[in-house]
Amino acid sequence: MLHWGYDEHNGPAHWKEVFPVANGDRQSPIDIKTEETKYDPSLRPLNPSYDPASAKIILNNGHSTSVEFDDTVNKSVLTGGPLSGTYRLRQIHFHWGSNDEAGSEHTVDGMKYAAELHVVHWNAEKYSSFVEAASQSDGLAVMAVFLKGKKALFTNFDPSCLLPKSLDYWTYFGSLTVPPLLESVIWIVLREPISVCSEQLAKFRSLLSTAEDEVACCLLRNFRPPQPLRGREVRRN
Ligand SMILES: CC[C@H](CNC(=O)c1ccc(S(N)(=O)=O)cc1)c1ccc2[nH]ccc2c1
Ligand SMILES: [Zn+2]
Repeated sequence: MLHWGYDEHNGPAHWKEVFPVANGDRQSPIDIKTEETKYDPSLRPLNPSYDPASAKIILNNGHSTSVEFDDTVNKSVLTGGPLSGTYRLRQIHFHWGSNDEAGSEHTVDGMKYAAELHVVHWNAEKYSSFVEAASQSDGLAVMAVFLKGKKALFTNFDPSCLLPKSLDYWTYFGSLTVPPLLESVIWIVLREPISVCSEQLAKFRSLLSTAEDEVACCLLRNFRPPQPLRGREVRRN
């Protein structure tokens, strides 16, 4: 496999050839079987606190489109929820499919959403860099938000925030969903999806997975299918 991607020759089924942890015991994403989730009274409310001034650049890295934030200071952080300590915002990015029927990485009782937003944070209290935190079991915290295809024109969508009304969530210990698939992520999956229209989802598919000097090829999909739970517990607040 030259470089990992989402095509037949370099997609998720091949990743274990270069990243054996792909068959590890805390891989992500997973299918959340709502009947098997366990209420945990010790889980606290999520407390995202983001400063828009910390947004720096938007880019297409060939695997997704992401917005990178200034993570040299504690300006945009996530605390609360299942987390102990303060996790600093690093970047947000999306996963989508080749049509509106699939695209999310996590699934809920087998149901796929059209896309999924990941808000990536790292444990700046305990570790000195994102890359260092990414190799620690409590190093990263990624908040996942489902995007559902909305048939009609979408209304009352509050452009100032990408988060749904309710911050109720499921949480479990998992991994990066793209190579190097490091098993260092505390996943926090919001239960309520946000709505986007089909035209917006189509915009994702027009992004290129190739560099300027290469023959243009669209990044039609970039989601990894659900991975074995391996006995892990999924808790909810
Ligand atoms: C440690 C991996 C990192 C690149 N990858 C990521 O940042 C990343 C983040 C979130 C997710 S997901 N879909 O699970 O939310 C997947 C991958 C990475 C890898 C090598 C690096 N060298 C310098 C910086 C640096 C960063
Ligand atoms: Zn992601």
